Amino acid sequence: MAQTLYDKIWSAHLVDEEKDGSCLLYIDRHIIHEVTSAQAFEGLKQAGLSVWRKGSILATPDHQVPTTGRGLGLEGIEDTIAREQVITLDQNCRTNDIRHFSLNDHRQGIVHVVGPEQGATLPGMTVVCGDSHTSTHGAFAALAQGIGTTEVEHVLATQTLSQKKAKTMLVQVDGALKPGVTAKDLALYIIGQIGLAGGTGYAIEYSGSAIRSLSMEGRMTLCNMSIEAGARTGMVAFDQITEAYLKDKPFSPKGALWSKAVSHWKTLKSDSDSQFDKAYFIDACDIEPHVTWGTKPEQVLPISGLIPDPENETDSVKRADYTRALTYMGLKKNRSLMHTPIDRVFIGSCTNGRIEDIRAVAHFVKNRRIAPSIKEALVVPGSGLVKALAESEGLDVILKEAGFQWRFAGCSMCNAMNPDHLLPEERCASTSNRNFEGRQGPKGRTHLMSPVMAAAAAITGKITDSRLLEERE
Ligand SMILES: CC(C)[C@H](C(=O)O)[C@@H](O)C(=O)O
Ligand code: SF4
Repeated sequence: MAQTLYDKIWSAHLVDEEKDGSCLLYIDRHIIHEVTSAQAFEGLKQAGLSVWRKGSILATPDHQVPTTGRGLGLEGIEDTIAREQVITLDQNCRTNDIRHFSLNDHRQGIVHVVGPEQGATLPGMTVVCGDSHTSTHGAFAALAQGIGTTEVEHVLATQTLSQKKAKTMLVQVDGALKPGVTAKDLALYIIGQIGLAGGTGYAIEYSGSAIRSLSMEGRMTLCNMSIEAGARTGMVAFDQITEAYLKDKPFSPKGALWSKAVSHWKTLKSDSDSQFDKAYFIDACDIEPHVTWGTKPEQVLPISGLIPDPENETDSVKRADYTRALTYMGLKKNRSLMHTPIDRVFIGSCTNGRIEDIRAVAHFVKNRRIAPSIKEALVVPGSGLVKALAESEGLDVILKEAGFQWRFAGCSMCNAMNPDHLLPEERCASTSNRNFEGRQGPKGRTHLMSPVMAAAAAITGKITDSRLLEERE
């Protein structure tokens, strides 16, 4: 029978299946960070159990680390709880002999940037992490899922995950993205189409010519945001772009093993006649730069669009939701988002903190200055390696000359679990993935957008269509 990519990876990892559909899935790669692992290790200890397969685990602190003052080491983490969590991760890794890129390791960074850049995420793998954006790793034709702390403990102890099989959804995007339109715009557009809950219970596979022409960074951005459409995971079939990215990565197989792996990886695509439970077909040329106006990623607009009028919504829950979002965001219905003044700019996160994102921003802001009205504009590389590569290309200099702050790797202002945050009612142009109330700081207002759109907001001090500034040479 024809199988989807999801079916293939699922059946290759199935350990057990009960009559009610409950399954036990073998896990190949387990990535951990400081926030969701401490209790899991504690639970393991209480139960007198040990870590089952240490070599499958990779750890790094990301959420609570400061993006400045790294010279101070752990002492530089001012918040005591945050410091405690990072120290606990350190200790748990040492006690259990787990590979750990600690605070001052040059490879430290956001779990979803570090895993792929190390080649720790490989095609065909089942990958888990106690973090919702684990779907990012699906860009490598892997089955990558975010799990809760109890499941982290279960995986540590048994190397398996208990769950039922998801339904499959195909999102096929054909054609070419227009200049100035990026994978982030595609992700926001898709979420706008599917809705926040549209993907609930599904594993999404992205396919089509527009997806095939995306870089691995772009595919990761897209898979990263699958969770914001409610999906359990997002994935892209293996191809030459995946192969080229993984070649010679530290954890990638080498020599004869590499060739063997590549010939297996080539089978990691959906069979041509496979059936999906649901399918969306999208034309890439229809997509414009997108910006969120509300407090959910699905509350998004093409830059030429108008903020919706809640009164036009027939669904009363949606009507109330829209009204609340407009009040929270300090916006008016039926207006354009263009020219909305911005206070802070955040470029980074596991969605858009990769080298390609930083290159795009540096290219855009070269020989320009951020608007004087901008209080702070941060560029936070997703990992120490991204930071070093960007510096070797001189991108940090360009960014600093333009008035940006160049920081150390971490989640930073994406969810404000560290010193980087918005003040109440401050408005932020952000390349992250969630615009929930208070996400970037209490009462903070987040507009999600692509790195070039955030760069354009920094330069003009307002939400702007980056394409209007692009033609300058
Ligand atoms: C802290 C962590 C559990 C959380 C998540 O799982 O998503 C965070 O990464 C986020 O993006 O809000
Ligand atoms: S960068 Fe943001 S979304 Fe990604 S793992 Fe960190 S907090 Fe979560």
